[in-house]
Amino acid sequence: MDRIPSVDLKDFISDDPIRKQKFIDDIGKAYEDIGFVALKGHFLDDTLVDNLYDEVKNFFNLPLEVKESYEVPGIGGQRGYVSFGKESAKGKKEGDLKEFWHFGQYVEDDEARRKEYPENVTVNELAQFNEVGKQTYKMLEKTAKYVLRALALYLNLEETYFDNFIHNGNSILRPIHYPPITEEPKNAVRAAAHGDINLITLLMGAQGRGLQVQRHDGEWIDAIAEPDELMINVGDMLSRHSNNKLKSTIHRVINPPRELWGTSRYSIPFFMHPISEMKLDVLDSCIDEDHPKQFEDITAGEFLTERLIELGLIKK
Ligand SMILES: O=C(O)CCC(=O)C(=O)O
Ligand SMILES: [Fe+2]
Repeated sequence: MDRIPSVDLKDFISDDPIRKQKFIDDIGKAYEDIGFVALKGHFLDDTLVDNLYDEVKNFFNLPLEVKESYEVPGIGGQRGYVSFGKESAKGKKEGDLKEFWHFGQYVEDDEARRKEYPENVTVNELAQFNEVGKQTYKMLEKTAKYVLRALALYLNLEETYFDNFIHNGNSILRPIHYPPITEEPKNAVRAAAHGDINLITLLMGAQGRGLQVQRHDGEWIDAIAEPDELMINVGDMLSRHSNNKLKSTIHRVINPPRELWGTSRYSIPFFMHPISEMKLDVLDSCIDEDHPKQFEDITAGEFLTERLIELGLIKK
């Protein structure tokens, strides 16, 4: 496979069982192989996407001291602003060449769950930023719910298997700014090679060059989406749960060639996380003689904490 396969969520949502099954087979096969698909037919409309990019650019254009006033100590960067160079990929000491913002879950029907999560941070300088972030969060969460329904069927589970685990889940919307590069970065890159932590990631902004995905044979291929597509990949939580039937593929964001150092990159991943109590224990349906259980039992909450320590975002 030398390019990322494309699927259309409208096929899954249609009342036509043949189209629905084709979507399930196509996305399942893509995830068994390269771990990524480009997806059309999602729930984001163009106006929302345009507004979000405008607001995100406005935010990163604010003076550094204003942005830093939205950095919240003690929560591992889970809400608000995380400044340039702070996050490094697992096992790498150089920080990535990026700054980012985190919008978290909007819990409206469960007081205990609301208290479990850090509160979302409100940017006072930008009237629309907070609301546009919330709307995008909801639309990406809805898109992810249908993708997980298709994957549940692919794994021979009930279609709604994931629904209760993702309702009020610990998902995060992360607008990222990779600023212009001003000096030779030595060993640092925009985003060093990594696997995502969560169940699945829905990425806005993969339309230009930069994102690369590593195939099984070690080759890196460009992952470029059409303007109306989201890039959607499997994270480590779903890989563990499925005994690595669905692959969490290593990916990275390379630095642009020197003549393009002056340009920023903006991308906006939505990391779909379940509630912290979800057991990621390998599903029985994914174990047989040829596929012995590969991962220890662990909950989503325990796994997330382990990984945030490895990323340098929380201290032991
Ligand atoms: O910026 C991108 O295109 C990808 C970012 C990414 O892989 C991540 O934040 O996990
Ligand atoms: Fe990633």
